[in-house]
Amino acid sequence: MNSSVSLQNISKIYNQVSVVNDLSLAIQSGEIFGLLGPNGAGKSTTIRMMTTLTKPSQGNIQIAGLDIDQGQQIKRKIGVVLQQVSLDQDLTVWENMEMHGRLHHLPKSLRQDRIHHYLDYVDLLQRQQDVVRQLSGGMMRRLQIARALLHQPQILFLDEPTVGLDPQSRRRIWEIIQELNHQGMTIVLTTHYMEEVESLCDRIGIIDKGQLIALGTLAELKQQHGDGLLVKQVGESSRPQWDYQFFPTLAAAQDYLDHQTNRVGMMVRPANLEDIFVELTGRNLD
Ligand SMILES: Nc1ncnc2c1ncn2[C@@H]1O[C@H](COP(=O)(O)OP(=O)(O)OP(=O)(O)O)[C@@H](O)[C@H]1O
Repeated sequence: MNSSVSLQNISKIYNQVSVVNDLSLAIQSGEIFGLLGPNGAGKSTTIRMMTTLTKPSQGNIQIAGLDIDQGQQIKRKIGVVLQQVSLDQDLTVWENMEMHGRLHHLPKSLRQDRIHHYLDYVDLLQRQQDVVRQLSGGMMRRLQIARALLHQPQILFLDEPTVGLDPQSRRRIWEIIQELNHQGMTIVLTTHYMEEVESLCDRIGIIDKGQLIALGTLAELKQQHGDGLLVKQVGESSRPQWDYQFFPTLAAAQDYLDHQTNRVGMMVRPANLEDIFVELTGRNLD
């Protein structure tokens, strides 16, 4: 498989602070890759560097076989959905699509066919004449996705695609991302929702304080840390705290528990990504 995105020793320094620190990563063509980390970890900065919006202070980036300084060619191959809604709120849904189509020099009839197709694809055809500020958050996010698809990019980058959305809108965005991926598009997304990466992503990079601290499939990450977890209550019952112990399998954790004479305040469950994150950083994702 070809590498769609390659970062080699990337750093970004703001005011003498390294917000992304020596990050190296290769994202393969056709995969859904998720960059998971808490607020402020450096996810948006990383995605902005991958999409030519922010220049790295150090390191090399290649996108679809192009060096990052070939900005114009890269922009034709990528679609970008940022966290902040970047639509013109005073224009209609259709007009926002038109503007993007013109920016990409799509001829009129092709542009109109594609606008129709992608608005239909994200269930917004009926809202084409609505002014954007009248749309719900989920609709705006779907419009951002439709707009990013208009020039038919190879790679779609989404920064926190479902942040602030209700569960139904979130599910619809996940379906769209999966469908696009089945059609062959490489997807790179950032999130701080572990369910999002668990449901969607083929591979996951965990980022904390600007550094990549884990990389692999969910199964690989679980294998490295253990699939089974023993949770033990420690401290006062009025102010409970929890101690977590990983085991290679759930059965091994259960076996350990079964052999304890005092099992009060202990339970066994499958480990999840959040547990792995806490194990790696000593903190929760939020
Ligand atoms: N333009 C900037 N100037 C100075 N500092 C910045 C700038 N952009 C980001 N930062 C800092 O870089 C760090 C990483 O921010 P970034 O937005 O990349 O994190 P994030 O993981 O995407 O978090 P969030 O999900 O909250 O956006 C933060 O401490 C932030 O304040």
